[in-house]
Amino acid sequence: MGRDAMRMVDVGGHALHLREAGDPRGAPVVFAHALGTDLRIWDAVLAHLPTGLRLLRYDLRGHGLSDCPPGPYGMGALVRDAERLLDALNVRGAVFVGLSLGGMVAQGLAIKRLDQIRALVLSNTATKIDTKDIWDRRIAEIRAGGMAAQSSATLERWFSRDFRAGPGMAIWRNMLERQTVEGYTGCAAAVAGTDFYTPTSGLRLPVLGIAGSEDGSTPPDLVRETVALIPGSRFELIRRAGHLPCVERPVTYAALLTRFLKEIGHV
Ligand SMILES: O=C(O)CC1=CCC(=O)O1
Repeated sequence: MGRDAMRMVDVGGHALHLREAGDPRGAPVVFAHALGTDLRIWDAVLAHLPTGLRLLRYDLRGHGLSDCPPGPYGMGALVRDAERLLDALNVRGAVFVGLSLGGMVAQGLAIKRLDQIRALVLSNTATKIDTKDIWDRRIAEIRAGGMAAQSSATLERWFSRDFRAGPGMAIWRNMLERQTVEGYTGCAAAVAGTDFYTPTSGLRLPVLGIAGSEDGSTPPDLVRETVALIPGSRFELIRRAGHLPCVERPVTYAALLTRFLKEIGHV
């Protein structure tokens, strides 16, 4: 992976935390994480990608080390953040890898700015995730009880039973519980208000879908149906993994991503 530089990038009144690795002149690959996580979910995947790529991962607003403007947010604001970030970095023709909420941002960006994006990886995501009622209840519980009120239930959706029994869990619980209530609920409101079914059905670009066999948030069939909306897309299932296969199965995840990058001539 080589160098790995970090910096804050202003996207119009607030700043996003960016880490840039690989070859600065290489073909760009951008990574956007899930709700309640941060850019660390990609670390182990990046270590297994080929050299020669420009690897950009960032914390979404209200997450990780990025600023947290007052919520709630709309999906349009999260897509605008990504758009301004890529403009600030002079990125064109990127492969955008988005997981869950990050996959919704990926769809929104491809709908709006095809000059910035040449292909998508839609990982553990959908055009619509859960109902507004489910999100309203989750948001209310977290506002009342803090991040810990939902963390055990969330970790069950994120990880397979075997992985949850292993030694790494404290790190991921810590990542989730340290997100701010404002940032998490702000982005949760964006997910609650999003249904990209119609615009995503109109997308025409190379797409790889990735699902985890034990995903409790976006089950394999939902991801399969989502990517099937886009002609020519391919779907891959990672076994013995939950909602964050990039954390549970980084070598497999990197291999699928590398194969896709080679197929489309990005590497
Ligand atoms: O918390 C979950 O259930 C998983 C999730 C939904 C949207 C997202 O980004 O993560």
